[in-house]
Amino acid sequence: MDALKNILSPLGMNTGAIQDTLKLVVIGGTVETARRASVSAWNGFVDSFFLTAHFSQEDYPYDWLMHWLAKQPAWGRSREFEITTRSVGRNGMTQTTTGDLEEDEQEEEDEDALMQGRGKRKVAFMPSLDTTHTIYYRGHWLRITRTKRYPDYGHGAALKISVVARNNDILKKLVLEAKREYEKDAEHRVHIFMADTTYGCWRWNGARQKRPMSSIVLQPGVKDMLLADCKDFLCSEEWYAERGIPFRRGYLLHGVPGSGKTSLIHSLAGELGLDIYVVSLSSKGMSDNTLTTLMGHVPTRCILLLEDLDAAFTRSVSRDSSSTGAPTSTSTTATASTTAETTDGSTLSLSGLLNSLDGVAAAEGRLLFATTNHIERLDPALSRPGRMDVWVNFTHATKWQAEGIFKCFFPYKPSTAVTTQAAAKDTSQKNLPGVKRKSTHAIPLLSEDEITELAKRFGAAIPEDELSVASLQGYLLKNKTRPRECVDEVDEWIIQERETREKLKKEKAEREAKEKKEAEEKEKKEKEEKEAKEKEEKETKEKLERKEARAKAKKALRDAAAKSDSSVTSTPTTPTETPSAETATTSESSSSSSSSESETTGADADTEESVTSEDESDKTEEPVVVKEEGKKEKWVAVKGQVPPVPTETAAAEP
Ligand SMILES: Nc1ncnc2c1ncn2[C@@H]1O[C@H](COP(=O)(O)OP(=O)(O)OP(=O)(O)O)[C@@H](O)[C@H]1O
Repeated sequence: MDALKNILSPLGMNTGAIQDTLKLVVIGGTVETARRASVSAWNGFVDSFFLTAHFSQEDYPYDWLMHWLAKQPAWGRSREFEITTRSVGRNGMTQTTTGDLEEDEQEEEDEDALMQGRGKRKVAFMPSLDTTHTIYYRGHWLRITRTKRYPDYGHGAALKISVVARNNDILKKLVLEAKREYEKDAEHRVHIFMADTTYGCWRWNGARQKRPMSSIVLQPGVKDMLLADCKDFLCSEEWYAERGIPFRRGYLLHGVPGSGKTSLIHSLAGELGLDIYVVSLSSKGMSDNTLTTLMGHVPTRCILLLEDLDAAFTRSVSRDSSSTGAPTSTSTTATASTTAETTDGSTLSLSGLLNSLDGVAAAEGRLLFATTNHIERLDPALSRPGRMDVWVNFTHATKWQAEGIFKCFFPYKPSTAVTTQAAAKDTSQKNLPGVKRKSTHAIPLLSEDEITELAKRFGAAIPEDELSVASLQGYLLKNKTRPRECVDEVDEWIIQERETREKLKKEKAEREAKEKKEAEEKEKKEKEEKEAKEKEEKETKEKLERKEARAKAKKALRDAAAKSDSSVTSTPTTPTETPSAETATTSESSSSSSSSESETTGADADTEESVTSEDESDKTEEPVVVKEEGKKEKWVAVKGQVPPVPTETAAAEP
């Protein structure tokens, strides 16, 4: 220190202040070094003693754990969080954490919000990304970090859970517990996955509330038959394996639009506890390879849904542009090898579809459901047993269905005895959640007898197999608070429906006729334009040919003239004789040439074009003609009809 003082004193500096600064630097450096050392020691300790598990958002365990974590108080008490109203899991619900905003104070506001058309949004607190939380679980401290997986793309999250333990039992227990809780909560929902043709993978599309089977009104026995068949299939894996039959089952639901095909599949998925994987064969970029990849990644127990099968075939596997997709007399193999490339780059062949459904790479244990409005358009190879084992036809509403749907629609006051009986009978609803339903409409609660009576009247008024169930549902929805008036006014509505249908039909016919006419006119115009173009081309061609012929004739004449000229020069004639003879010959040939020209070309010969070309040909052929000065002069004299000067010159030359 004294040495430092000695150094600084001659400079006249305050040694006290410098000393203090140095002390601070030394202390700060020591603290920072210590901090870094401790962090790296901690990381080393974590790496050597902690067990770490990683969970990616693309996979189910991530959802199970997020769902489990959402219920942990420590997770909810996070000091750094984001507030979200988005659904964060495949269970389709915003996961409520223990630190969420209480909804109670909003109860009254919610009513208003609903009246104004705003949906009720739940607000959740989510621990923010890249922060670590410590949670105590079964005698262990878990260190949990949520990170972004693809920060550059702004999506995809991952979870990292570390724990000090001798083996990974604790992590297994945690995952299993999270799975159990998740499945318990997701029991009332059906998960939907959509095919992503760009990446050839499945994307979770949301979870829908299960639809009770009782809400689907079909002809007696249809629902039960389907449900029993599906259940039987799902528990017959060994039976199939013993007989060497591929463990797959296909259902073809065909019929008119709005008859409940999709609704039934949704309902069955809920009843069987399966997820739905939807493929739209006509989607952009769909190809044989993509479809095979997708089919290979379908889980063993699920419903695979191919919607509007006929539409896909009309577009992608059509044999020609005007094809309806209906099977033709051509053999299946011939058809199957056909591949059509559509404008949006979709290349899908029938053989590609068949292979993906039951080829070696196809998944087993799935229930395949296909829907179509035009069964007659399907290729027999696609709908044969083995691919489509069960066919169900959906028709327009019958009187029985109309009665059933009316009963489904309007609530009634059940007698106690009947309630118990009905509850025992309707097993399809036993798994439904006890949803807290708030009555926002003034729906009159009629007695069961009255509703039955009204339903009978409603059913009797509905014409058999004329209106779709969807249209009946639309009418009932419009009158959901007026069951009595709904029945009273049904006849009027049917008349209106028929009128509307007639009007639409007429409009459609008119539109089609107009389109047809326009197409015909367009075709005619195109034909005329094509003919005119062809005529023009023909004329141009002829003109060119004539021109060529003319040029040839001229050349021939000149050649002949040159020949005769050379023969003339080789003969011992006097110079005065030669030019005059030559002049005579050339003049003769020139005049004969021009006369023949005017004969052949007629009016064309006088056109500027022909003149120009004549000049050009003259120019180009000039060197051939005039090999000697004397001859050139002779030629010019003939061509320009210039009298005797050149001849004289030529004569004077020798
Ligand atoms: N049989 C039915 N029972 C109950 N509701 C039905 C029935 N048929 C249709 N609906 C109702 O009509 C609407 C349309 O039904 P859905 O989409 O299932 O028909 P779809 O046959 O699949 O029609 P599309 O062939 O046009 O796809 C749904 O809201 C559904 O509730």
